[in-house]
Amino acid sequence: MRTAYTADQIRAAEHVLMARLPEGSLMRRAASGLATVSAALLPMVYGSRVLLLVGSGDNGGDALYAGMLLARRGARVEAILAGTRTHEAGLEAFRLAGGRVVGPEAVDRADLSFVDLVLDGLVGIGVTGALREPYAGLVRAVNAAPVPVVAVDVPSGVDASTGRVPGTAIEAQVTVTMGAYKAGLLVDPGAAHAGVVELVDIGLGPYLPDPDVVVLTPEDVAELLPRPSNESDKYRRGVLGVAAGSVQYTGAAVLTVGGALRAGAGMVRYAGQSAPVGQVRAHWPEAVITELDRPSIGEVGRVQAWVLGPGLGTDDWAHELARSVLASDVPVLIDADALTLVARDRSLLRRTAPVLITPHAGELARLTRADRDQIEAARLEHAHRAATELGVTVLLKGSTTVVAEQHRPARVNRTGTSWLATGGTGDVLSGVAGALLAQGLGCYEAGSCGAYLHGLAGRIAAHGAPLTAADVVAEIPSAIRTVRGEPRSTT
Ligand SMILES: NC(=O)C1=CN([C@@H]2O[C@H](COP(=O)(O)OP(=O)(O)OC[C@H]3O[C@@H](n4cnc5c(N)ncnc54)[C@H](OP(=O)(O)O)[C@@H]3O)[C@@H](O)[C@H]2O)[C@@H](O)CC1
Ligand SMILES: [K+]
Repeated sequence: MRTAYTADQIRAAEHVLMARLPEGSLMRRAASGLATVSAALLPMVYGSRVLLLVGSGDNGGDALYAGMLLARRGARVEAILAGTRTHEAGLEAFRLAGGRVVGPEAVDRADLSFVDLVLDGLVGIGVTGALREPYAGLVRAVNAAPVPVVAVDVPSGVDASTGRVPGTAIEAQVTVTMGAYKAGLLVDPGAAHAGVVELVDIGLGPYLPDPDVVVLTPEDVAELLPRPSNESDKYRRGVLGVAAGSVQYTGAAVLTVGGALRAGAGMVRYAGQSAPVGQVRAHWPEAVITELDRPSIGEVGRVQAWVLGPGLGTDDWAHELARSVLASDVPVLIDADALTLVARDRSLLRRTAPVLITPHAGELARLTRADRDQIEAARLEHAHRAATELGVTVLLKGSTTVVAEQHRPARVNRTGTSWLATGGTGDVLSGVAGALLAQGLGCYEAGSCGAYLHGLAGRIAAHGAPLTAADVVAEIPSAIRTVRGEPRSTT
């Protein structure tokens, strides 16, 4: 499990560790790791040109000490001192090693074309609000130039705790982060600025609290996924009810049922009107179908969980069917049109059994009356707030999917690919996560493992080219085999 922390959590841990060590030793450890990663990005350190952007805090100190180490190995290192003050000991060490201080004009396009690497040490976990001048101007110039950038600890301008980018921010190829991952490096928009994140161990581990954010590894997912035992039959493996699709949107029903079957539900009971029933029957003869003549699940039979909403419509029939599903005593995954219904009628959420909602930012905006852009800008915060306010588990879809539940670290999923941004893939995700709920996983586990498998299936299906939602359904078993470390071709 990859764990990540807020700036305050990191500071508190650093404080304890620093008190036990000689002054400056943490920064030297940080700088040594930074110099090692930077050196590896250069074809040859000796004779290469490195430019440091140095701010007024310890982030600039890290950059100066790393610059010193690179200068000692023969690099030509120059520093722009952009802050109101500069880390004095770092600057002295840098100068003694042969480092040169240059003016801000060194980021002119012509000058940057001679630079092999930029180290961004303007600001780290100490940033507040949007990047101010002259930092912002330097960052714009560097971003516009075709020069690789290593961000020190955090790309300058990214909020380390939340991933917010309130103004300009460095676009790094690599971020060398000190002591522990920062939450804002793992969730967009911050994650998109960080590039590859390399962690430098400075001995902070024993002093860190419970994490703010967690990213599951394949091993974590493999351990959490249910595996049928010798005694399993279709009922014991978990029966999922699917209330999805309508006359207008028959495909949503097909894709949701497909996602659920491929993700290992013992049985899928599909309940809907005649048009989607015909389509589900044609695509998935495995599904057990109830054609509804009224909006009630009374005749459907026992299930262990429900998926409610994809393509369901938002008319009175859909509303009544949603009421009927939510009146059951099993976990319900609420997606798509059912989220619109719940936004209109919050009383639908009054139930004691667990609820997992799977909105994208626009759907969450309708549900919580927040602004969509604000949600996109602060995904962790809004997912957590919605989970607390609504008393549900929230899976907020997006390039970095966030699964939030009260009193638990947010789980961020990064397996997805932008090729997944196509119609119907959300229906597949609902089916996958619903199948995991039916197999006994809690909402938090089903949401995070479902997002992981769905993202990975998307990646396998895309393989660098466009995909359809049906392709994602087909690759779910490959994704499961991949996390289990089994070859894709065996069963
Ligand atoms: N502690 C340790 O042991 C270790 C710490 N480590 C390193 O230290 C870093 C934290 O250092 P830090 O606390 O000095 O803060 P830091 O990020 O350099 O910036 C603070 C300064 O930035 C400025 N500023 C703020 N907002 C701004 C804005 N919007 N726009 C423009 N400027 C803005 C503001 O400056 P001012 O405006 O006051 O001149 C403020 O004083 C951490 O990220 C890691 O790299 C590692 O070496 C490991 C050991
Ligand atoms: K930085």
